[in-house]
Amino acid sequence: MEMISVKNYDELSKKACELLVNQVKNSDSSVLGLATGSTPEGLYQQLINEYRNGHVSFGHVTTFNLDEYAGVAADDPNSYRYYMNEKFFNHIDLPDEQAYLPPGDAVDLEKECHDYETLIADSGYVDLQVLGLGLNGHIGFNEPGTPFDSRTHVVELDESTREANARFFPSIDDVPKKALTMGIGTIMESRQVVLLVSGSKKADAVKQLVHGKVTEDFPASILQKHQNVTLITDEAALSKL
Ligand SMILES: O=P(O)(O)OC[C@H]1O[C@](O)(CO)[C@@H](O)[C@@H]1O
Repeated sequence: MEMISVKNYDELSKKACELLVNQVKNSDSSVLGLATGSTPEGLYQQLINEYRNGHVSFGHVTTFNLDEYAGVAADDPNSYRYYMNEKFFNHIDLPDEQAYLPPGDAVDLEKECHDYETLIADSGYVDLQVLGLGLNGHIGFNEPGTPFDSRTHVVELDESTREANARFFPSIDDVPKKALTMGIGTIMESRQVVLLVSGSKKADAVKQLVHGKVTEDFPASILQKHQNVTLITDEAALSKL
């Protein structure tokens, strides 16, 4: 695992932006894996700036998001589709039909999970996957205990994850109990992973990620076995290392 340590969140976002722009510029058909949550917001803003300055185009990019809440429609402000539109897609030249998220409001969620895997495979798999890190080590919505060989599937969210994400909802009761997420096996197939971790709240998780044993009890630990992971952290996230 390559580790890049930067001073603060702003530098973290710029460094991540550099890696994504490199990927997009050096290939005429990149497949990007994208994440939601607070951490990548700065990265998306940096990428929008690069696009506006004419430094990069997303016309030939395909994107696959990691996850989506179950039972939440695309136009619901709490959906991850809405988040992606607002924070990134609406501001760049990525064609709508090249931006995929698992459809959270579909009738047959299991079928959608299966189809999502097929779509990723048909696109040639993910070149660069952006990841955030949950406090309990989750990646995507793969909670502790998820098998390392899991594929895109429907998950029951941990209470701790629902509490961590309640800040985006009117109350904890409004946070969905289920979600669709790429599996850990799916994530591990991406050719490059860029893992972004910021802030002192994540310091214990970073310590476990880097020095802990590889166990399904801490899903992100499997990244120790991936051939091409870049962990970008700010000083606060490294404070317990
Ligand atoms: O970046 P944040 O908001 O700390 O979230 C970390 C992780 O938790 C999730 O938001 C899911 O709870 C992921 O999408 C994200 O990568």
